[in-house]
Amino acid sequence: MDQNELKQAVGIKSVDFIQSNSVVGLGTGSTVYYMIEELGKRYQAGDIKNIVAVTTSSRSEKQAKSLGIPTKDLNDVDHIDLTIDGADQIDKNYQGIKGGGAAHLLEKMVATNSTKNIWIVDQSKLANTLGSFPLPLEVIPFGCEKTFADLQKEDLHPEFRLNDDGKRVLTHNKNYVIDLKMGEITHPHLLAEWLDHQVGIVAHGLFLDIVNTIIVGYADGPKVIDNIR
Ligand SMILES: O=C(CO)[C@H](O)[C@H](O)COP(=O)(O)O
Repeated sequence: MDQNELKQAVGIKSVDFIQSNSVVGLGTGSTVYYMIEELGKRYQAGDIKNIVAVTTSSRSEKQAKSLGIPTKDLNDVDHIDLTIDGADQIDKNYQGIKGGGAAHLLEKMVATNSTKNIWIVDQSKLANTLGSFPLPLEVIPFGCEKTFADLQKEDLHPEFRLNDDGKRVLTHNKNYVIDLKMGEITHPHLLAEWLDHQVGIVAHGLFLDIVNTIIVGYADGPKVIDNIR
């Protein structure tokens, strides 16, 4: 099985957790793509009825709408029952890094407004400690060189994320992404607290104490790790 097949298997499996008559948060990324496709199939077949989706990117919104899945803005629902999203790295304590697709601000807002969160990943995303995957930040363009310099002073090895044309990546909210290539993150809570207090940083990709269930793709099939918190 190649990596895409593992992603597809966990994406399909995760739809078993979506119940009729619920509000579902839809994450972003190549693994989530397979989950939305499967949800679309089961919704169209009538196996899952009366759901509303809250999406975390225009990509996921477009895909959900193309499959006939009704969507609402986060402002227009009073809660989300379950959000299913991908992740870039998950450590042994089930803390995660997200934002490889630059959608972590919306993903964090949707995740923190959800009763339950499921992450779907292939086995390559599991690690003992976070940090070998660069940590994404969403920063506002105003004063971003100052923000960048502060990150350098802290020895966090920041790099602006660039598109193929060499221009800075823009998020949904027209902010920039800075990736921290700092290596091992030994104290994720301390780092998250420091980042939370930097004025120009709108969101960082540390998703701590958020996930309830993880579905991991292995060659012999998806494994569900439940009741994490
Ligand atoms: O956080 C994310 C986007 O901001 C994605 O969930 C994460 O990058 C995983 O993506 P993929 O499933 O394509 O590997």
